Amino acid sequence: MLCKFYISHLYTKHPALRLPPGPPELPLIGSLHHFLLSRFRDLPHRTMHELSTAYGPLMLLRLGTVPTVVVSSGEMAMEITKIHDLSFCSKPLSPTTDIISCGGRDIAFSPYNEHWRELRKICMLNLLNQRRVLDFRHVREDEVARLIHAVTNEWSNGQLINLSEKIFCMVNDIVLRTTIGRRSKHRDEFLHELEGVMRLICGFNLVDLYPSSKLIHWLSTSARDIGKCQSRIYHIIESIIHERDTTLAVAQDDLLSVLLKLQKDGELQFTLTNEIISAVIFDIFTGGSDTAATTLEWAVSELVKNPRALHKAQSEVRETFNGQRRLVIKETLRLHPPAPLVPRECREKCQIMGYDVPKGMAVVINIWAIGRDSKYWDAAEEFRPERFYNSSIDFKGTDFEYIPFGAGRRICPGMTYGNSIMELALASLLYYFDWELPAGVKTEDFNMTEDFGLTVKRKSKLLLHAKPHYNFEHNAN
Ligand code: HEM
Repeated sequence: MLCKFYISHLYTKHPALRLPPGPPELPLIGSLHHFLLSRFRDLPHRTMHELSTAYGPLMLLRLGTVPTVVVSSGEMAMEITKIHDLSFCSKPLSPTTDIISCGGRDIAFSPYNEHWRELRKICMLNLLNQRRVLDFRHVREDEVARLIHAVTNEWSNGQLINLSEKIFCMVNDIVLRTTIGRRSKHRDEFLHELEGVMRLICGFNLVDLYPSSKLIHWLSTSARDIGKCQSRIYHIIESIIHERDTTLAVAQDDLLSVLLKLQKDGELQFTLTNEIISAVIFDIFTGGSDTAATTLEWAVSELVKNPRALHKAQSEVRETFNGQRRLVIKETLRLHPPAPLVPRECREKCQIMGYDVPKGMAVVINIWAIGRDSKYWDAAEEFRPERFYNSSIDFKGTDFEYIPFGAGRRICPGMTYGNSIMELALASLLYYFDWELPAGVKTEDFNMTEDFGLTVKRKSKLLLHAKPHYNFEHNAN
C-alpha cells in the first residue's frame, strides 16, 4: 500500500521521468472518465483497447489514484514477459486481492519469492504436470459422461438445455475430484461465491481505485463484501480439510493430501498453515474451473453462431474424435481469453522502449487486444479455427501475439490440465449431439455479450436445444 502511495507521489511530483503516453486525466478520478464515457463501459479490456489505438501499445492510465501501464501489443508483451521478465514477474496486491489471497500467501497473487516458487512447484509436481494429467483421465471421462447423460435426460423432456450451468458444474467436479479426491456437497455454494469474487476483485471498485483512502475504505461496501465471500469460501475449504484431516489414515495422492502431509512433516522453508493450504486450494478451484468452463462456453457459443465451423468440427470429431476440436479451442482462446487482463507489478525501475516504468508500478497486459490485433491476424474479429491449421503459432508463451495463458515465469501452470478437460468435453458435446439455437433465434441475432469480471463470461446463460446424434447410450458408457 505504501509502495502504491510512493508511486502515485513519484508520478505526480517527478515530471523528469519519461512515462508512457496516456489520455488526459482529471483531478481525483484520473483516467476513469474514459471508462465511464466509453461505449464499452462495463468491459475494461475493450475500453483499454480503444484507448490504446490512440495512445499506443504502452500507455499510462491512472485508475483512481493507481497509475497503471497498459500493454497492448505482442512486441510490448515480449518486453514485459521475456526481455524484462524478472522485473515484471510480481503481482500487485489490491485491497480486495489482499483479502481473498490472505495477504498474497497463495500462488496467483503472491509476490515473486521463495514461498511462491515452492507452492507452484508442489502444484506442478502433484496435479498439473503431463503425467498427473494422464493419471486423472478416468475422472475426466467419468464427469464428461455424466454431463452427456444429463443433457440426454433433459433433451428427452424436450427442455432447452442450460449448457452454461452444466459445463461449470462438470468442470468444477473434475477439479474437485482431482484436487481433494471427491466431489463436494458445497459445490453449488462455492460456484455462487466465486461469481461474486470474480466481479469484486477485477480492480474497478472504489477500494481498489483509492487504496490509501481510509474514508473510501470505510464507506465502500466492496471490502466488506469480499471479506464475507472470503470467509464463506475459506470456511467451505477448511471444513473439507478438517474432514480429510480426521480420515488421513487412508493414503491418497490428491493435492490436498500432499499438502496436509507436507504440513505434518514440516519440511518446507515456511510454516504451511491451514490458511495457506486453503489459499492454494482456492487458487486451483478458481484457476481450474472458471477459466476452462468459460472457454468451453464461448467455444460452443461461437460454433452455434457459425454453422459452417460447427458442421466442419462435428464431421471431423465424428470421424476421428480429434482434429478440429483443438483448433476450435485455440481460436476460442484467441477471441475470448477467459482472463483478458493479466496483472503484473514492476519489481525494479525499468526502461521499456525508452519509457520509464518505476518500481512498484502496476502493469496490465491486455491479451484480449493482442489476440484481436489485425497486425497479426487476418479477419481478426472472425471465428476461423482453420487459421491454426498448419500454423506453428501456439499458446505456450513464446508467440507473443497469442498468449491466452500469459507468458514468462508467471505463465499459467494449468495449461495442460485445462486443455485436457476442454478437449474431451468439447469433442464429446460435438460427437453426441447436434446443437441448435432456441426457436426463432437467428445466428446473426444470437447474443454474444460479455459480462464484467476478472474472467469474462457470457452475460446471458447459454441455452440451446440438443438432439442426440447416434448410439449415445452405447458409446457414453
Ligand atoms: C482455459 C484455461 C486457462 C486459461 C486461459 C488460463 C489463463 C491464465 C493466465 C492468463 C494466467 C496469468 C499468467 C501470467 O501472469 O502470465 C494464469 C495464471 C494461473 N493459472 Fe491459469 N488458465 C487456465 C487454466 C488453469 C487451470 C486449469 C489451473 C489449475 C488447475 C490454473 C491455475 C493457474 C494458477 C495457479 C495461476 C497463477 C500462476 C502464478 O502466478 O504463478 N489455470 N492462468
